[in-house]
Amino acid sequence: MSEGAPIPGIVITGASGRMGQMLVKHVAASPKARLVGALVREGHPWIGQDAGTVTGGAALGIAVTDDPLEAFAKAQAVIDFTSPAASVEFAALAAQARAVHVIGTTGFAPVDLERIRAAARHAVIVRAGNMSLGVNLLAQLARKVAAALDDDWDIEIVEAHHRMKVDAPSGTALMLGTAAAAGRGVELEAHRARGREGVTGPRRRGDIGFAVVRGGDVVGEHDVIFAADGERIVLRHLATDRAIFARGALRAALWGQDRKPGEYDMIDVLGL
Ligand SMILES: NC(=O)C1=CN([C@@H]2O[C@H](COP(=O)(O)OP(=O)(O)OC[C@H]3O[C@@H](n4cnc5c(N)ncnc54)[C@H](O)[C@@H]3O)[C@@H](O)[C@H]2O)C=CC1
Ligand SMILES: O=C(O)C1=N[C@H](C(=O)O)C[C@H](O)C1
Repeated sequence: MSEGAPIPGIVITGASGRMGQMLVKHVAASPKARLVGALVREGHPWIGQDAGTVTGGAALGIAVTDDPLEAFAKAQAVIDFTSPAASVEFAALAAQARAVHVIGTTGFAPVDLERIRAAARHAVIVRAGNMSLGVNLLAQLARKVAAALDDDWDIEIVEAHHRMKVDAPSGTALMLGTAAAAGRGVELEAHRARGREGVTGPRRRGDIGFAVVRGGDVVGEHDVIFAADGERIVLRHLATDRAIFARGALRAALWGQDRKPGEYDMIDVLGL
């Protein structure tokens, strides 16, 4: 954002969710942004109540709404951690409102990603499976390590999340797999090993494997393992506080203000 520019108004979608509540507090506390809307699902009991008090803080003078059109009309940015179906719908609406759309949602099908790409022809979209500085740095490291090693080094990605997470592997795991594949100069989809069970036979050379753990309140843990004969490299990120994602998302919303329409990611935002 250029100096002297007006402070952007931000709408948080999915305001009642784990990330939504964190984002309402984070944006309301920031001197660099104004919270102008908090959106929940149709029929949610929070509709009409103050966004600050329902998320456990002081009143903010913003009534929670279930009307995205009304909310987005006031916004310069929409920060969205919801579900794939909701985010696809919001991408079109945010583009109509010419608001920067920051998408943290994960679990998209290829057809969803095409619709998001179409919306990005008209507005700025920043989408990343993980908005934290640490994970984006890890992705760059994974790419570099993969580029330095040959297929004698098997790549495996192990992720762990809380028991409520609905998609697997995590968006972050896929991001790390994509980065490692890029380092090797291959497409992830051609080399992706999707979970193993039963008599699977030996590991296919060059595959990138994924393993998933779900339980308790784990915020998010990711290992990128490079395993060869006689040695192993393990690159690890441990998230212990969802504030890291909220911080990254707000940074993306501010960064997006001066950009040309297009789809960007956190590597662009962070300049990594
Ligand atoms: N990119 C990143 O850095 C991160 C991404 N995530 C992703 O963000 C998403 C949300 O995660 P959580 O907050 O843990 O989930 P959650 O289930 O706690 O929250 C999602 C919220 O979205 C709301 N929602 C769904 N459809 C809606 C609609 N049409 N209109 C308004 N609200 C709607 C739900 O009611 C719920 O309150 C997941 O896909 C998760 O993987 C989570 C953390 C970090
Ligand atoms: O659902 C979550 O909680 C998280 N989702 C993102 C993912 O799918 O990678 C990011 C983070 O790990 C938390």
